[in-house]
Amino acid sequence: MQKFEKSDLVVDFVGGAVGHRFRSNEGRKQGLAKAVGFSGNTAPEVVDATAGLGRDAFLLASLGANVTLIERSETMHALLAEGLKRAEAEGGRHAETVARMTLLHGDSCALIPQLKPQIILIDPMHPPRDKTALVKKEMRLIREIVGDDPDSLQLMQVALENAQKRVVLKWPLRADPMPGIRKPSHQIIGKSTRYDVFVTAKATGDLA
Ligand SMILES: C[S@@+](CC[C@H](N)C(=O)[O-])C[C@H]1O[C@@H](n2cnc3c(N)ncnc32)[C@H](O)[C@@H]1O
Repeated sequence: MQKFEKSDLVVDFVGGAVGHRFRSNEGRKQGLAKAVGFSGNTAPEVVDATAGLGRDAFLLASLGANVTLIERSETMHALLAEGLKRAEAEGGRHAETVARMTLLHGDSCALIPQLKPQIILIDPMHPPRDKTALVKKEMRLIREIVGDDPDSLQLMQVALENAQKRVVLKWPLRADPMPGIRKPSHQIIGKSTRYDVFVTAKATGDLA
């Protein structure tokens, strides 16, 4: 197997795909934003329990959400911290976005019960598709670092017990539902990804 070089993987919130999305102001119409639920001028409080490269978290923070990112891999956490520093140094809207992001190092299963979040986003390493499917180099590199997230069912269970409003599970469009958990309240369907939304609050009037 190809050996991972740290320099192969960069968290870049300024250039690349994230920077493009940021500049193009695609905003709240995106599937992720709909799944998390923005309403009026209230900023959702989100815990991104599987921070990874921080792309989802950065998008949500750029739309006004306050996002706590949790990452357990030391390598990924270090890459994220560097990426956030660079975005902060960029100033302007980038720095404003970073100011709404808090990065934690640790296991979300242990941290979520202490944080009692409103909304939890979970995007575990997805089961590999068939062998011929082209998997992006970036995803292969992340898998080399973090492995397969075999405990994602446990993470979902902890999230469902502790989220005050909703849990959003990002999942491959055509994959079977994650076994062992209840049916989602609804789904937001994207091009290659879907968001399974589990509403946990009794009073849901304040979220879209
Ligand atoms: C597919 S990546 C997430 C990508 C991310 N949504 C993004 O936008 O870049 C999954 C990440 O979640 C992390 N992770 C998985 N389970 C975790 C847990 N229980 N606690 C903290 N981090 C976890 C993995 O180490 C990996 O970096």
